[in-house]
Amino acid sequence: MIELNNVAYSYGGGELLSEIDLTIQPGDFYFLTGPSGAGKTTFLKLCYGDLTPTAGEARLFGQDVRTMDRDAHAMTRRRIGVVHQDCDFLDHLPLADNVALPLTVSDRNDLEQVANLKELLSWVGLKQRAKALPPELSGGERQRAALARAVIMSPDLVLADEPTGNVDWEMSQRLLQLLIELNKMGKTVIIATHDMNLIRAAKAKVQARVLRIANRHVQLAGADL
Ligand SMILES: Nc1ncnc2c1ncn2[C@@H]1O[C@H](COP(=O)(O)OP(=O)(O)OP(=O)(O)O)[C@@H](O)[C@H]1O
Repeated sequence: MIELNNVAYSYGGGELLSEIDLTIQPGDFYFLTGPSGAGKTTFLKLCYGDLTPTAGEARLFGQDVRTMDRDAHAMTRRRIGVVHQDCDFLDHLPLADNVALPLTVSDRNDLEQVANLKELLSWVGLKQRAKALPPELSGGERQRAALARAVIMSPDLVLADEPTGNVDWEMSQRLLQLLIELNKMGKTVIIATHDMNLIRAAKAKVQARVLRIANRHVQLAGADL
């Protein structure tokens, strides 16, 4: 699903990430951790083809990111749902329309998809908030809406960048449960987080592996978390 072979990334200064060798298989559940500024968001961007490695090879769904044309990029991106760290929404659009934006953009606003939208809003517990505008939402509601928007196109891979930032423990458990349910439905999940308690809680429920970024390298952490 994702293959990184000796990948490095630099924004122009020295290398931020170096010598990454990693294969993510369908159905895997990973956490990605490391200090602030270590490169977690950058790593996720390499995983969804938003960034091209400055050295080495990244293959997404079998295709080399360097040689993908625009159509291949678009097809690949459709298979990946991203929950961005800042949960940006269009403030003038109701929550349901914000969640449905990926459908609107890809011209898939048919009846079946509208039914899926309702189901999805119930799944994240936001059915009653469908008409609310983004500025009226709580932090937890925003995070759940961002997750719903990321999965509305039914992606194979879900990448979540600090999906439980700015929410209390109870809400972070609820979000975690949604991500675990997605994984049980067969989706591959990668979650970037600082929250070691969240990782411990997940490990009791799902077979999760932990990647740690340290000194520019991405390494699989041991079981001693
Ligand atoms: N577009 C960019 N241009 C230049 N430098 C960047 C760019 N994006 C990120 N960086 C730098 O790369 C480093 C890693 O950033 P990144 O956001 O990947 O880290 P992170 O581990 O996700 O951090 P955090 O936990 O604080 O979100 C930081 O020093 C950041 O300032």
